[in-house]
Amino acid sequence: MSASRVLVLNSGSSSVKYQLLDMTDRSRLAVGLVERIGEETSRLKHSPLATGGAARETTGPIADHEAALKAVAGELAKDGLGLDSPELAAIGHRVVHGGQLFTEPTVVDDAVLAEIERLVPVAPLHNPANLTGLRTARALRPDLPQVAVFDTAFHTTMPESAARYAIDVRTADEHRIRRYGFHGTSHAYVSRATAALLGREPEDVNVIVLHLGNGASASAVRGGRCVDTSMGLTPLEGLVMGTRSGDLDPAVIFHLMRVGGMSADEVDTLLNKRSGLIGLCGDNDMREIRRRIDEGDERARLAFDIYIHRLRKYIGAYYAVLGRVDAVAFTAGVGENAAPVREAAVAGLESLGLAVDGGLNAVRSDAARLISPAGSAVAVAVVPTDEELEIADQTYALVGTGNA
Ligand SMILES: Nc1ncnc2c1ncn2[C@@H]1O[C@H](COP(=O)(O)OP(=O)(O)O)[C@@H](O)[C@H]1O
Ligand SMILES: CC(=O)OP(=O)(O)O
Ligand SMILES: [Mg+2]
Repeated sequence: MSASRVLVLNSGSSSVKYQLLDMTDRSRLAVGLVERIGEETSRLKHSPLATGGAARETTGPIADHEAALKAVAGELAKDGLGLDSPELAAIGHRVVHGGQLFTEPTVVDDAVLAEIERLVPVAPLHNPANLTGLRTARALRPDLPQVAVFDTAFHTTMPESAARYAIDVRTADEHRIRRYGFHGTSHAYVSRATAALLGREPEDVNVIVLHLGNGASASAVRGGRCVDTSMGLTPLEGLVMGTRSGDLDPAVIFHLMRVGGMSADEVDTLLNKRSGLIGLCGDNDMREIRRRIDEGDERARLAFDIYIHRLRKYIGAYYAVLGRVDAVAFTAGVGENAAPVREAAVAGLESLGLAVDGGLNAVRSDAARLISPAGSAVAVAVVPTDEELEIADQTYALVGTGNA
């Protein structure tokens, strides 16, 4: 019998999402989430889908990502799905920054770990967590292939005209400053799933993908290849996010340092953790912001309007980049759930062929679905992302046959 299971770890700055999949039929055996790592009130939620048992939830301090992963291993073991299982073929890891070197899923060795470590300064919220996940998993199962699937990989097809900043070329090259883009696993999965929803091949369609989670990014995908995306050297550029500013005049940073007396680290923290929706109105959760708007809260309203204004600018920009747009796809926590965001994002854009049907937009569903009126020139769709399934597929494609 060949090993056919893949464990996927999606380590974020303060959370770990995980799935154990049986790749013979791509079914999920267990899924779960560890949240608020490093706080007193960490929470682990584990659903043992294979056994059909009830979901288990535990709360209490989980100090770091290493402790989180060990807790996950413990939960899996309770269901007879422990990391020691001979049926495990590989562990697939989301790694956010892969720089220019990693354009494909990669089996992790010491050299790969060193390169991911070198990229920590350009993904300070993410790569350290990814590294801890990799190191802990390697220590638990040193014999198993650990595969890194990079957020940046899908964006390496961007032309130089989109990937380069207009700064001195030698300085940029010396410091490897360029636009890398992130959430690539999601943009790849969702652009393909959108083509499937339209009953067409990915090569034949142009899609604008709007990945709106806590982090958020847009991409322009032409015939299955990324030609532009809103995040840059780091996941700070582009859209307004939960806690990140997205685009701003870079001179704001000099001003804060020279006139405001802030250090580089303080500005970094301000723009990454105290900006975006939370900086504008004190909440980063779109559910809470909508609730406050319904109660007449002006700060929440303005935060929402700024978020939407930026989003519309990117839709317009990528319309121009692509020339012909077949679909606009909304995905991730906000994109999949927040009907008012989708409605406001395309309101008044009928002349571009973009519209949302109020009835279809209000439907709640986990399925990929069209929300544009029948006969629209451009399809508007809600397409749930599945970064974990995509990582599992890429991981198994790389190592699966080697375990036969
Ligand atoms: N029912 C909902 N309505 C509106 N927004 C939602 C809903 N559910 C989740 N969200 C939004 O989705 C965000 C999380 O998205 P997610 O894609 O899980 O983010 P991440 O992967 O970056 O943690 C939340 O912060 C919240 O703003
Ligand atoms: C790259 C990035 O922003 O990821 P996340 O949305 O998981 O924070
Ligand atoms: Mg995410």
